[in-house]
Amino acid sequence: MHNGKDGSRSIAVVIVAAGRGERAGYSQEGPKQYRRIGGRAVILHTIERFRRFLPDAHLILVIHADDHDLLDRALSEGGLSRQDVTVTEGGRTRQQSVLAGLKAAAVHQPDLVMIHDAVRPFFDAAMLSRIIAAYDAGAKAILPAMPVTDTLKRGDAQAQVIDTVSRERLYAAQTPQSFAFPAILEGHLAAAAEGRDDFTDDAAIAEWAGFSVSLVEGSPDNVKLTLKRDIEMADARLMPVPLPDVRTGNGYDVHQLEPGEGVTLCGVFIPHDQALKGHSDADVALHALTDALLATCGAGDIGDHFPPSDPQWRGAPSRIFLEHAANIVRKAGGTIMNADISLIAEAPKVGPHRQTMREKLSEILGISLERCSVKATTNEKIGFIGRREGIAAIATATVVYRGDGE
Ligand SMILES: Nc1ccn([C@@H]2O[C@H](COP(=O)(O)OP(=O)(O)OP(=O)(O)O)[C@@H](O)[C@H]2O)c(=O)n1
Ligand SMILES: C[C@](O)(CO)[C@H](O)COP(=O)(O)O
Repeated sequence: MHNGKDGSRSIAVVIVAAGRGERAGYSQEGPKQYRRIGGRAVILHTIERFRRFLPDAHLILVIHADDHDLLDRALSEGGLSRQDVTVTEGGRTRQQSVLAGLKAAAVHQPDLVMIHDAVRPFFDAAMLSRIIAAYDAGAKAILPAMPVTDTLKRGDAQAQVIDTVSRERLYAAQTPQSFAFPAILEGHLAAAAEGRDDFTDDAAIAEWAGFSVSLVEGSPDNVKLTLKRDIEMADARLMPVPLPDVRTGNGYDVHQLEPGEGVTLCGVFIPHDQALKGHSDADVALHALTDALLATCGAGDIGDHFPPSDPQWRGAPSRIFLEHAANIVRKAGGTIMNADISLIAEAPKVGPHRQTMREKLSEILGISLERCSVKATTNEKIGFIGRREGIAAIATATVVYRGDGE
């Protein structure tokens, strides 16, 4: 960002903040420039942005005579004090307040002055760069503005449409409107000397004084907080987005192998010369995943819900354990995002059955196929798995819980 460090220009920023904010309505926090958005006063956001984007610029704050305490509080909340800014009092109209600010800025004899509404806290560095570039290219009066995008109508006093106004080459004026300092000071003084105090922006004074005013692209975010609703929307915009409540659970299970006719893994029966020993159908994979799901809401483990001592689970298909755990998760406000199982077995080969296993998980859990993963590895003939004495499974489940699911 150009800010005069290179000696090519010096910049002063006049921030007008002396209005009463009548259209925004009464608030205990004071006029709208002192209302809090995202936990800080509007004016503090504006000051902080200028300090960040133009660290060498002089900041002149134009405030109402009644607002000194409000300003001091806002500054101190940002770790600032009057040492960091110049403060002067404004007038009855915005135009008068700007003139007061320009007079205060005269001490610094800046080359370029930016005149900004305190209640436009969302301007960006790119827009300031465009303004400075226009000044460097020789413009003496620079107006950031956005092309009008709505269709425009002219109405009469009875709220009846008279006609449609072409929006071609119509722009909505923003701030900071920026000027060669001596020129705009002279323009303002001349307007005041003629008793004019009806200019709603400074570009209008420049036009009146006969300077050509250059348009630069404004920023769609650089809105003026005018109504109560604008302030509420600005506050909502700055509120931190709550972090999603993502939880991960893991589970592990192992079952012994014995001579038999086949094993059930992930709900799929695979013919084999061994069978898994267990109280239920001994599906290690679904047992591990049941534990992983229960872990995401601190609901204990499979043994708490289906004690091996209970004869009703003898030979039971393990999908009922998994369905039960999934229901517990959903009742607690969870949405199952992903289920991942690793099988550790020397035999049988899992590869040919992986897709069917994934489809089974997808059906039992009621989630899409790509959220279900099954992997397998041997134990390289090492240990009890390597000796084909048992099969183990490790599972991971990811669940997102609603904030109110506590
Ligand atoms: N006498 C005034 C009037 C306005 N302003 C400032 O000019 C900016 C834009 O003005 P506007 O949105 O019209 O603010 P208010 O005059 O405060 O609002 P209202 O017209 O609703 O009372 C604001 O930062 C406001 O504080 C000012 O410094 N002195
Ligand atoms: C200067 C200004 O922000 C340009 O859009 C605007 O004119 C000032 O506010 P007001 O509501 O018109 O007083």
